[in-house]
Amino acid sequence: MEKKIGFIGCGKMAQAMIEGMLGTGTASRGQIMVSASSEQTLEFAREKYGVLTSRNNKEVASHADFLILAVKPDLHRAILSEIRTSMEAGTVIITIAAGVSLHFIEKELGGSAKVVRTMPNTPSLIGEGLSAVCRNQQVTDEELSQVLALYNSFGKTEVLKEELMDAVPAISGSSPAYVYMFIEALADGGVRDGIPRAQAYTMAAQAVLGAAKMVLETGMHPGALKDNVCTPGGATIQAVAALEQHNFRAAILSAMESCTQKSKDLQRGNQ
Ligand SMILES: NC(=O)C1=CN([C@@H]2O[C@H](COP(=O)(O)OP(=O)(O)OC[C@H]3O[C@@H](n4cnc5c(N)ncnc54)[C@H](OP(=O)(O)O)[C@@H]3O)[C@@H](O)[C@H]2O)C=CC1
Ligand SMILES: O=C(O)[C@@H]1CCC=N1
Repeated sequence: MEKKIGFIGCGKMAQAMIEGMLGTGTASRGQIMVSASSEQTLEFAREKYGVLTSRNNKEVASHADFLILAVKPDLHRAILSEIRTSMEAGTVIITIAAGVSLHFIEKELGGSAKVVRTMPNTPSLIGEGLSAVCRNQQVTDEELSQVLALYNSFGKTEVLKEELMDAVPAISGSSPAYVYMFIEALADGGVRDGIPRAQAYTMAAQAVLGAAKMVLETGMHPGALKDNVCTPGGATIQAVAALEQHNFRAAILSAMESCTQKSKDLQRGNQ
């Protein structure tokens, strides 16, 4: 892709995306310019990725054909006001923030702005991300395809209706955090039973990876895959019964409800 890509903000999520784009050769170092609030982050970006850097958000905005806002939701209003006169008319503005709507960005920039709302996740760092994407009416099919190509360089993409975007952190944007908690808990259980710590992490993580791949690659229902592990009268069904007793599924559903509610609350701060 020949287009220039700008990142305003170069924190954990932006770095994961940049690493994915460069790693797959979808973008080259010279195409990417980033800004951040500290010189320390910019120095890190230059040293680690060799990308162009600037302390000036306006310079990044004027550089970019695709401008990715990779800052916290509550900074969007100030940054959009800062850069609005520095962008070319055809620049596609992309947000990765929870709770920042297409309408909010249009309102801040004017109705003709081309806006894409996305919600990626940190496994993008190793090319295994999942990003949900929606666009406003000003974004052409070709521009959407280009955004999807960029995002596909660090994982998979799902195009959703905007009204579903507040539900995305709970299922894929934030969920790596609870999967890591699950892996940590599995490893702790292994250690309790005497398995060395390092091996316990490998075993737990590979079991989660393998189970996820089974869902994606066999197309079988997760319940049927679970049933296949449960030998009648065996050990697994005992674990399943204990998890049900401790409301395992209900705990996950409740966590997701809180996550979605918080995304909606963030949205209320950006209207
Ligand atoms: N982390 C995640 O798993 C995911 C995060 N997101 C979204 O990504 C966004 C960023 O999150 P995350 O990367 O975790 O956060 P970080 O805190 O890691 O990164 C935020 C970045 O914004 C920079 N920044 C702060 N103020 C300014 C400013 N005025 N101008 C330019 N840059 C500025 C910071 O600079 P400095 O480094 O110098 O402090 C930092 O590089 C959020 O909106 C979040 O909702 C979306 C999906 C997943
Ligand atoms: O915690 C957050 O708000 C962001 C959104 C998804 C992951 N991190």
